[in-house]
Amino acid sequence: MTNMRPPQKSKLLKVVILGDGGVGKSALLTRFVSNRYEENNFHTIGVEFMNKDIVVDGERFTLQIWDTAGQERFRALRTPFYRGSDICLLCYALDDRDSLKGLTLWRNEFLNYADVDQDKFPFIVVGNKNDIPAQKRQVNFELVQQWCADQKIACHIETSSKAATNVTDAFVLGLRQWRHMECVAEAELRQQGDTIDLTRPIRLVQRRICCTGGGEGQAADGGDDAMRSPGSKMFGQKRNTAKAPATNYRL
Ligand SMILES: Nc1nc2c(ncn2[C@@H]2O[C@H](COP(=O)(O)OP(=O)(O)OP(=O)(O)O)[C@@H](O)[C@H]2O)c(=O)[nH]1
Repeated sequence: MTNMRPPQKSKLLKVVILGDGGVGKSALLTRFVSNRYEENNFHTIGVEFMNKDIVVDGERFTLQIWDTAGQERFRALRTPFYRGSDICLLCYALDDRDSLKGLTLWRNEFLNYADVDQDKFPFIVVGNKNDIPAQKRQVNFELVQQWCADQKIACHIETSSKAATNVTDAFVLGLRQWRHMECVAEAELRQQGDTIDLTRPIRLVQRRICCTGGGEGQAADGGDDAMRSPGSKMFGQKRNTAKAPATNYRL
């Protein structure tokens, strides 16, 4: 006999990384999971995923992170994997103006295939390659802030997979935003006097079958749409200096 508490269960969440080809999605994932960086990556074909365990605010999570192909020709290969996602990282590169323009399309593609409520889903906007020299920068931080505000996206962060800047923070931001939305949803349910009917598991089981690769993440945390809620509160914080790693969110 022992008085030790059983170890806390880890919550499984599915994270999808989207963005134009070459913005550094694979580099971001490799840096986060293995703390490695490769200068010459091959284009991703379809999707790849890796798991990463992380403790945030005392809570254990296993992130199942899906790296998708940014090239248009792989569209049909990647879209079936959006369902069942808990968090979505929308990536652009700071030296590629067009990759920022592409974010609207990426967001729409995700919303179409993931079948989630746009105001109740944690999107994180990630500007990668912030190690580049100032003269190569094509995307202004404030411009992205405005785009995020227009889309009601609360979180924006600049990262560098090469220099290992803010990479873990981007995922932590996603987790915190997910948690925030869960809390708001729970509060809303309590206010409405809703109760969870434990005699009706059938709908959840049906959803799990629909999910491709990673539906468990939703099942494990009771990821019913009804459990999500608007996260429209903006965390507007401007960068202090031009050089500082940027985020609009205090970690
Ligand atoms: N300077 C800089 N270059 C980066 C960074 N991250 C990635 N790169 C470069 O960008 C190239 C493309 O990165 P990938 O991670 O393959 O891009 P991707 O978005 O996964 O591309 P697809 O697989 O085609 O969708 C890499 O080969 C690196 O040379 C970064 O943080 N800084």
